[in-house]
Amino acid sequence: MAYVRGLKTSITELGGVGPAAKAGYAELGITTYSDLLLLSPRSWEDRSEVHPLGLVEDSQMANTLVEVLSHSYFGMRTGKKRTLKIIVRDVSGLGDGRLSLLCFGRNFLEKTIKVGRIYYLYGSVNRNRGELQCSQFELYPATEDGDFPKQFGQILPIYPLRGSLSQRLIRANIKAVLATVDRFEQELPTSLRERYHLMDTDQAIRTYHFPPSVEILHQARRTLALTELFYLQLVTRRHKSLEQRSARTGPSIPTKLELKCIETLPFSLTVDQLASLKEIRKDLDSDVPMNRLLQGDVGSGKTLVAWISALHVLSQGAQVAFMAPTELLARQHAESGAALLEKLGIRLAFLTGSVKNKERRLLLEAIKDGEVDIIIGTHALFSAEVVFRNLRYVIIDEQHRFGVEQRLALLEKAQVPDLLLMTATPIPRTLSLTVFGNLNVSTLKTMPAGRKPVITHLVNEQSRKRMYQAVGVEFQRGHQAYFVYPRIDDSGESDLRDVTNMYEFLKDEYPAVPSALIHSKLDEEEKVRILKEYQAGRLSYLVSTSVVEVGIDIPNATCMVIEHADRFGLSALHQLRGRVGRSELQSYCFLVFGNDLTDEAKQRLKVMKESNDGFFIAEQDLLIRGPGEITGTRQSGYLKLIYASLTDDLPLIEIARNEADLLLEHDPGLLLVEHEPIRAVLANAPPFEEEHKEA
Ligand SMILES: Nc1ncnc2c1ncn2[C@@H]1O[C@H](COP(=O)(O)OP(=O)(O)OP(=O)(O)O)[C@@H](O)[C@H]1O
Repeated sequence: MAYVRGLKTSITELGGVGPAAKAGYAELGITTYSDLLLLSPRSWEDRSEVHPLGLVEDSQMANTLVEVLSHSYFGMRTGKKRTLKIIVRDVSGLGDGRLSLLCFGRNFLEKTIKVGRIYYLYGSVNRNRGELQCSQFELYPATEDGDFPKQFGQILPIYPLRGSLSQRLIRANIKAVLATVDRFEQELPTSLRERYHLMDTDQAIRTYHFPPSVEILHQARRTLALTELFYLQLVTRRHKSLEQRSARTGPSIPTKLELKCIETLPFSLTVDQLASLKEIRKDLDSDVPMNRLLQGDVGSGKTLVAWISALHVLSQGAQVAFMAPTELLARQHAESGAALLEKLGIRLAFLTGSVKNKERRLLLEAIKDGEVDIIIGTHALFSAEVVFRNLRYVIIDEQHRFGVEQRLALLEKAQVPDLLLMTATPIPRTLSLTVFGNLNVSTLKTMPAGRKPVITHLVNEQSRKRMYQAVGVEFQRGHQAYFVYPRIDDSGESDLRDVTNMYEFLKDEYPAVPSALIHSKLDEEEKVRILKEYQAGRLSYLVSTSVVEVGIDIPNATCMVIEHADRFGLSALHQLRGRVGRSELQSYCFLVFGNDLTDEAKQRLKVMKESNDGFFIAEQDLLIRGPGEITGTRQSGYLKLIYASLTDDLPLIEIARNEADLLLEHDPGLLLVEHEPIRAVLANAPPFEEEHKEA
């Protein structure tokens, strides 16, 4: 008996796996037998049954028995370029359709494919001017006893390939691995299997790779997907249920500092800001470390919530670390934090890579001696040289931009840190149920009072002039704008507009209107200087790449112009648009696009025009692009779903969640005898490890 994930033998033990194949497998992340078993086919080729040609529709795969009728040549008459055409006839017994096999570059087949013989044919068929044709095909001679050749009569898995790997080798290797195991351990409780008509683990893993029928393949995938989701839920819910039981109950009261800070604000907090603060406060007061996600649309006031919440622990003499994904943002946070908190006597420090030498040394000493209350910075906060005196609370802005490992490095600096993750990319429901299953979530849905939804215009070349005029009117009103382009300069490869040229162009369009150019190649100090000028209102517009995408908060900016908007993803567009509409002023977003739009780009622009709701946009993004891109999980390795799909499997996710809840309700510690197999899976080869082991 073995666990699917428990086979640690190296793949180099398998026949045919030399250095080249090993390298190919390594690119797929495969080094052990288990890794190989967990390689999911991209698709399957159904060669299980022979179909008559008459039933094969245009652009479908044909899997049929044919007799070769004749050879001929077509194409240019002069030169050697003529191409062999083999005419075949269906002999599957159910029709006599004819088909032309076009042998591009394979004229040698004239010798091997004999007229009058019977072959099994597998290939993709097209209809061209009434003639059925096939140019990509495989032919195998029918055996005399009428048996299928070995490539037929089955459903074949098609794996992703890298380097020298071939389908043949991968299939053989997986078969060999399966043959080393008599039986795989059962991973799902019997009751659950029976309730949802699932297979046992052994059968599921074997038939998933080599299914005898499409129905069985479907059942195997469902079984493995539910297993995967069930364990993911179990691991994440388990934390939660243990936490909940020991969490302190009763209201938590805001401290004097918090109240004082709220009093100084020139506006009132939104209902959601107040509710989130209450939730965070309660977590901070409990004995269990906080693990909370604060999600809210762009400009909904998350940062302010984070600052006020920091005051809750400061009054207990602890330190707070506030991390941002870029130096620019860290600096902006440091400034907004200082403006809000220094007057309350809070000591803030700003630490990034660009703080050097003596200044850095002094700062590090102050942090170590507890002379600083809140430290704001980028990933420089993780480095080993930073020693905190009493780090109690960690706030991470735009958490998905940090890798899991980086996050853990910081968490290690505090013994039991409270953690608040902020995200402006709202997490769709499927993701919040899975990836973030162990996080408590606070959501800011209400926008600060008086905010008007940004009006979005789609702009083509004909309406460009009018757009410039509209932005000009905003300048006259004393408002500011961003012009965003996808490229820094014109390197001659394409006809995309770029910031460098457009900066010059816009100077002519708006003579005497002060502006600046900003992009990632400028050094950090220069960027900061420009942003300060803009913030102070001395510049009317910035010509920028998407460096302004996240977090920049300039309430007086009312126009966002995005050129080649079709090139940006939905969440990037939403983030960029979120840089305006941050005050009571009416704001505008202009999405400029060219002529050749793909269907997907059209769909994205339509979503942007019709909606200002980040939650809706994130859902749409998930549908259009798939989940990894959105959460950054593809890069961070946070979530590796093999069988389940976050776009299609919501019903399975819900089953898994309910089942895991039910189980943990009865038996939070998984101590009952009947849950022993689950404990064993978790101990021996967990599909999802506890989060702290994940890095
Ligand atoms: N309740 C409120 N009423 C009015 N203005 C507010 C309120 N809360 C925050 N603001 C202001 O709105 C702007 C956006 O707030 P904040 O930067 O906290 O939002 P955010 O959610 O972090 O934004 P983003 O995700 O886009 O960076 C700031 O200028 C802030 O001072």
